[in-house]
Amino acid sequence: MQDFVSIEGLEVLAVVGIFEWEQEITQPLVIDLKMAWDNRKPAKTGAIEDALDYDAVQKAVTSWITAKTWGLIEDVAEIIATRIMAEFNVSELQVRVAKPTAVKAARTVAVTIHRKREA
Ligand SMILES: Nc1nc2c(c(=O)[nH]1)N=C([C@H](O)[C@@H](O)CO)CN2
Repeated sequence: MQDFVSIEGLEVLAVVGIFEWEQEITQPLVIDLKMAWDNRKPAKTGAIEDALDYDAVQKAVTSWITAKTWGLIEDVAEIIATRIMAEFNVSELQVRVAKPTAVKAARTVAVTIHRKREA
């Protein structure tokens, strides 16, 4: 079984949506990340440099999302996956982006993607 570092329920206020009115407001997005990482080395050394620093990841994700406006949440998920893989040296991850206020009759709506670096 593989090791992971996870972030669950990261809430970020974003300008997001395909309708004009949605570009005038902020709405919450809730992000779940499951990132493959070998946790044996940081467990042995105790060094944050050997760990996938979830605090650094959550800060980066929040800054990427708030830096621009978005249409589909699929685009948000794809950018998060691409940038985490590139900037945090993660080889494989799952990203879920939920938009809980989008559909009144539903508790939440979401997209989930899984990306793996080509060998
Ligand atoms: N698969 C998706 N469907 C829809 C999205 C989306 O981002 N991905 N967005 C909308 C609207 O912006 C909606 O959230 C407004 O209520 C509709 N469908």
